[in-house]
Amino acid sequence: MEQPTKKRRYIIALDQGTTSSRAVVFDNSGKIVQEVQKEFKQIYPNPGWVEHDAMEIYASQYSVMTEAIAQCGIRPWHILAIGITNQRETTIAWNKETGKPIYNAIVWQCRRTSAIVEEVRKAGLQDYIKENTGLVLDAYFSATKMKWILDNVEGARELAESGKLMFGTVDTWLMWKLTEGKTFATDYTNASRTMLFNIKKLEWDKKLCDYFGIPISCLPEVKKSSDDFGTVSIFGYEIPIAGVAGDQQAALFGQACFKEGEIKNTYGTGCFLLMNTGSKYVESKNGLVTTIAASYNNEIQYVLEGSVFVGGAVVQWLRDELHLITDSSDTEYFAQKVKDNNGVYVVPAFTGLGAPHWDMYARGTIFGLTRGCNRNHIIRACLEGIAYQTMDVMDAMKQDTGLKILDLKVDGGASKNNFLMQFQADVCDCKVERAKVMETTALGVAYLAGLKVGVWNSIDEIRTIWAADACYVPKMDIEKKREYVKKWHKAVKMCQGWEKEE
Ligand SMILES: Nc1ncnc2c1ncn2[C@@H]1O[C@H](COP(=O)(O)OP(=O)(O)O)[C@@H](O)[C@H]1O
Ligand SMILES: O=P(O)(O)OC[C@H](O)CO
Repeated sequence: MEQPTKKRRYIIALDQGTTSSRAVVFDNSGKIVQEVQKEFKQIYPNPGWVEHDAMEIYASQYSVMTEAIAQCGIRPWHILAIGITNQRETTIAWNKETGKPIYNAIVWQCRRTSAIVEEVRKAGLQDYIKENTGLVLDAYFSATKMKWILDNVEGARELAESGKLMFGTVDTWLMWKLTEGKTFATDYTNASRTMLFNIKKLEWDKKLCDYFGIPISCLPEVKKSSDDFGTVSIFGYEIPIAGVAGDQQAALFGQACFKEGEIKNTYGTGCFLLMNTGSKYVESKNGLVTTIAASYNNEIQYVLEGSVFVGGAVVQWLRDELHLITDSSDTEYFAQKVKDNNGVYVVPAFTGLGAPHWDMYARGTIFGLTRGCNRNHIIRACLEGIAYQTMDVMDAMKQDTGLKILDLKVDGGASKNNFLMQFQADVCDCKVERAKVMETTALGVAYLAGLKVGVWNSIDEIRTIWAADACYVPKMDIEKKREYVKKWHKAVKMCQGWEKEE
């Protein structure tokens, strides 16, 4: 077998996102040499419910992985490691003996567990959860989804009690399948999104696991993000999984935000603003969550995060449900055909509002329609809605940290939209820099895997690879901005509590 030389060293990143599975092959300069992507089915069984078929997640991820390797013509032994990054919080339960999921994956956006959340609130656990998991009590995180499965899926509790049930986030499920049942593990970043992991003690929280009725034996081993997660047999070769991280923390790493105060926003299905706070555990007083950053050594770094549930998804809605556009990128053209939003505001709270409002009962709303409004105003207001939501979480972050934010690194599908990025710079009053490699999530986990197997030797080496592709500076008149923001806040206030029973 030819040995990989210094020149021929590759990492494959498996990026399992909310709407698609992707495999990206990177060379040792961080350049993409191959990328394959496959969309998969979104299942909406009831209003506010979102599911995925766990087998389809695996099958689509496996096929893009093998296609990417086959298409780029690289010898499998030149791929030194696999990195796995994933949509976080989404919960899968499977039978250890049959290897089959006992229910569809319950997706992070799913609101079915709102009633369980109310019970937890009544039980007075809200503060305990905040202090120990860093999270806000919400249906977003995995714990209430696991409880729902135990309470509603026939035979689930019996399986759990007999030690035959396995619970995992998507990384754990993929690793278990890819290693043919040898690895049952996760990493700190994913564990910290379950609402069951104590992020100060770095262990599953017994009190919370007991409360939700989840035996700790059903939960995976938790490791660093750059670690040894077993091997996968690909075309007859064993390739190690050496990096695992939730997609948002992976993107923070891919954006080279290694130092305290460095910050990025990813515009995918949702928008996720993350600030590295170093070894400092910052407890938010303004509706953000504290979570763990991707770890490449034994040092734990914390992150302050603002999660916005609907970002690029509002653009998909314009395309797939309203049929106002045929392609996501059309939004940039139509938004600029009008001089302003003509008083139209869209709050895309399709699955409630995440940070900093945390309202499970808010729903999407269009405000300010008049006879002169046309589709371009609605399209523009949707894009503006994405930017305003990010502005709100950024304001919360400024208040929590006391830091001025002058520079925001951005990535993700919707960051390609120049109108959106300029509007973001305007309402946040900061410089917005789009990364050259927009697959920052995949790149981040490739770095984590590559650091483990020696493709890269230090984060300083990685930092030199980062480059910007575009930069946007604020240019909106301050008075105008004030006026717009005031209206936006009025709209947010008015869409709240819509689904709450009187
Ligand atoms: N040019 C564009 N303008 C606005 N939104 C876009 C554009 N291109 C893609 N998007 C949106 O970006 C999202 C896809 O981004 P991606 O990073 O692949 O998301 P995910 O990882 O959540 O699946 C989709 O919601 C899509 O509507
Ligand atoms: O799959 P994405 O990129 O929409 O990210 C989803 C987040 O991880 C949810 O917390």
